Amino acid sequence: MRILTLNPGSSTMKAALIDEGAPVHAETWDAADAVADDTVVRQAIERWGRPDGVAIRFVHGGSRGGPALVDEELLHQLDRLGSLAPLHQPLSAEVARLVRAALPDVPVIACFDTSFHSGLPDAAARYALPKAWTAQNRLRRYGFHGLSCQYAARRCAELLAMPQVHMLCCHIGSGVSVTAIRGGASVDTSMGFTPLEGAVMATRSGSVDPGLLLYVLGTGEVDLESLTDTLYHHAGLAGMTGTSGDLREVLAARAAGDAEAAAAVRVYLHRLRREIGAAAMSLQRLDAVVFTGGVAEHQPELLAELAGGLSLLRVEIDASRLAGEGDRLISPPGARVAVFTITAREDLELAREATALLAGETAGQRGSHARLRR
Ligand SMILES: Nc1ncnc2c1ncn2[C@@H]1O[C@H](COP(=O)(O)OP(=O)(O)O)[C@@H](O)[C@H]1O
Ligand SMILES: CC(=O)OP(=O)(O)O
Ligand SMILES: [Mg+2]
Repeated sequence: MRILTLNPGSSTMKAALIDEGAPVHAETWDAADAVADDTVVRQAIERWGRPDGVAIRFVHGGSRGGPALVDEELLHQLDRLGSLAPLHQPLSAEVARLVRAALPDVPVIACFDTSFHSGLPDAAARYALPKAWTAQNRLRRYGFHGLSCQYAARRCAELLAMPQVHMLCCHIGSGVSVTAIRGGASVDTSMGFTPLEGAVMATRSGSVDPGLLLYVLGTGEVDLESLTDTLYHHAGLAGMTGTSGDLREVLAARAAGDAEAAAAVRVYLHRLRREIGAAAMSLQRLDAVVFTGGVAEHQPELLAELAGGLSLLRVEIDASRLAGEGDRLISPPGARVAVFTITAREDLELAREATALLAGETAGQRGSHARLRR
């Protein structure tokens, strides 16, 4: 089965063609360019041919525990979650509509970041808010980067040849999250109701004392719209440094002696270590730490800096192992905690979920036809 996968991230749009589980083509665009028109969809179809299905990453799926076939009704429901993930959800919905228009006979499957976390233990999923607010179980922690975590957990178990790994998945891209995973199940994660909670990100603030936000709103100098815009687009590394928030730019500024950039990296790493420490508390032991996502894959020297402050968890990195390509162990020989860098393969998870759903649909259709014939 040939599955075209589309992954609208906050800074990139990644497309890939996966044939029977094997990657055939892949390309990454700048997210901003991809929003403007149907370039990605058109080019992917023209160059790679008609797929049997198209799998699209939606970061927010609400309570859905798995993928779903896209129709207008589903898109309306997913549109309603748009304000909970403004950097991602509207783009995914737009891409889904473009695909449906370009390939009306091809099934489109929505795969959700939140599904991986849908079994979060109650204590990790709930906010301490009044019962009246939380009674419907909508105002809670959902968690994101689920497709990336799902792949990292699978790959880590494979690399360690160990089925019940207790691990942390640190996804460090434009969005940043830390997830505690026990035997393949998410047991705590740093992002919550929205992908704004937790660590400092490229343009997102991460967690801020809600009291500070109430205070700022109370001054009347900032309204809801501009506060939203600031927290999603103009905070994080971008806000602290005046750069785009791309770590390449921030690290270059630091190397050139920029004190603000140096301070911003200190905050970024400090807050990430805090999330790592917090997530570790949901595990009974720490077998492995996986670093994944654009920054983890391409900025290995930053991982060494990060791990320099993780000795309490016995997380160590062997600097001589940082150079190199592909999924690899980067902890020293004999280390108590296995540390890996693993390439984020949301494309493979998207294709896997879509193939399973389509195979189930086909089997289901055969079943219902057989029942009708009887
Ligand atoms: N080739 C590269 N070299 C260095 N850094 C990179 C490279 N590609 C990506 N990055 C880093 O990864 C970040 C984007 O991560 P990624 O996971 O691809 O983004 P998204 O959140 O859009 O999925 C960029 O901010 C940049 O710092
Ligand atoms: C959820 C999220 O922040 O995703 P990304 O890192 O791909 O922008
Ligand atoms: Mg991403």
